Amino acid sequence: KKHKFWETQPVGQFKDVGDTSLPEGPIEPTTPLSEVKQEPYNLPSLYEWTTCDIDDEDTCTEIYNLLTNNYVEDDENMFRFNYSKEFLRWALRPPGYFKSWHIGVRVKVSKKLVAFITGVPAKIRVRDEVVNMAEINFLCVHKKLRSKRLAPVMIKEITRRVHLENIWQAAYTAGVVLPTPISTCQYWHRSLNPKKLIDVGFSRLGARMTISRTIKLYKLPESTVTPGFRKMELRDVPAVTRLIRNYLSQFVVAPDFDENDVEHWLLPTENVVDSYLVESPETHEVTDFCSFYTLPSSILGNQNYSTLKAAYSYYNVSTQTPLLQLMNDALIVAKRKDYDVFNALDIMQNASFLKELKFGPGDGQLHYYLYNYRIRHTLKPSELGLVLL
Ligand SMILES: COc1cccc(CC(=N)NC(=O)c2cccnc2OC2CCNCC2)c1
Repeated sequence: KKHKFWETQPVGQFKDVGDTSLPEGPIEPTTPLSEVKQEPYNLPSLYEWTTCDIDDEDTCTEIYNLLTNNYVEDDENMFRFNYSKEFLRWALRPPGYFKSWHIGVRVKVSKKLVAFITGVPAKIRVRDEVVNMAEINFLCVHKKLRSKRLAPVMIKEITRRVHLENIWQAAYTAGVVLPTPISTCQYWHRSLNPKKLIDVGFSRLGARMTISRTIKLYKLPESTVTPGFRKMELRDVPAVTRLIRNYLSQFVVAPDFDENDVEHWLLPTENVVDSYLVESPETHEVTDFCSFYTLPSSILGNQNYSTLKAAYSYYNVSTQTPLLQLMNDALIVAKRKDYDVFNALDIMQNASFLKELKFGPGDGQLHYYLYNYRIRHTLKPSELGLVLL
């Protein structure tokens, strides 16, 4: 039976879609902390739970190696996400994070790390309600342990540990359809290094196109065009917080960032997240913002290249500079920093620039989910203001 596990969980069920009598909001009431299961769920006897200390170099390396060899691949199994160690330390240690939400599974005898799942706390606004949630990510089971039903018990265990911190909702994404997406987004790619992308099979040469014609098609200027366009600095945190809070207020689901969140998530970190802003040369006001995160992919089985250097559109705000021009400057910066491709979802106002900036549609979809929170109607991607890593 499909979704045997998810039909037991407080998530929107397919049978309930369209039933407008069901109220928007939590599906199950919160439980008194005394009633939350105090002890961990049982794993199959060969395995044991471990709480991963991401600050410990060796543990971080074990997590990096597990994900590098066993995490998400594209539909044609040509690429696999290759999150860096510094990216993982950034992604898993936001303000207020819990080490207990960095959960591993080890083989009892060998102590080999064979599975992983994480949560980080986030304040997410759904319409007018700001809800304390866990953002769940990096669910990974070693290729050799698939179909042992480890994922359901890992999901129940992280749910239990999230409940122990008095948090009752969660947000997550997946490339597969589960009960029930709050929104389904398309991903788009903008070639920056078309020759490499064609060589590794990420892109195909267009009909009646030559390589040199394709290189010319995607060519970008050496320097950005917007006056006052510069890297974000620590001193910009208050202004960027005001700018992004105001911008995100237009979406149905979006993070409720405060200055600490902005400092963690949006201040540039080498090889992890890049962020730029436009400071008006006249008024010195911060009027626009753009950012992308760095998520390389391993290239599986290519003689000439082993890694695809990819930038992923993160949060972008335009109030004075046209979004089209702002994002073109982001492409220019990414090309100058030797990225091969710039990826984006059709969420927020991204659809307004994708085609014009020569993004092509990807061959897959990304589904967004909320745990224990019902949304009355499936959201359009343009109503989503949340980017998960
Ligand atoms: C190019 O290498 C890949 C390696 C693994 C999977 C995919 C396809 C894919 N599944 N892409 C996305 O999910 C995606 C495409 C555009 C923007 N963000 C994305 O996913 C983000 C957000 C969810 N967690 C993974 C990273 C591509």
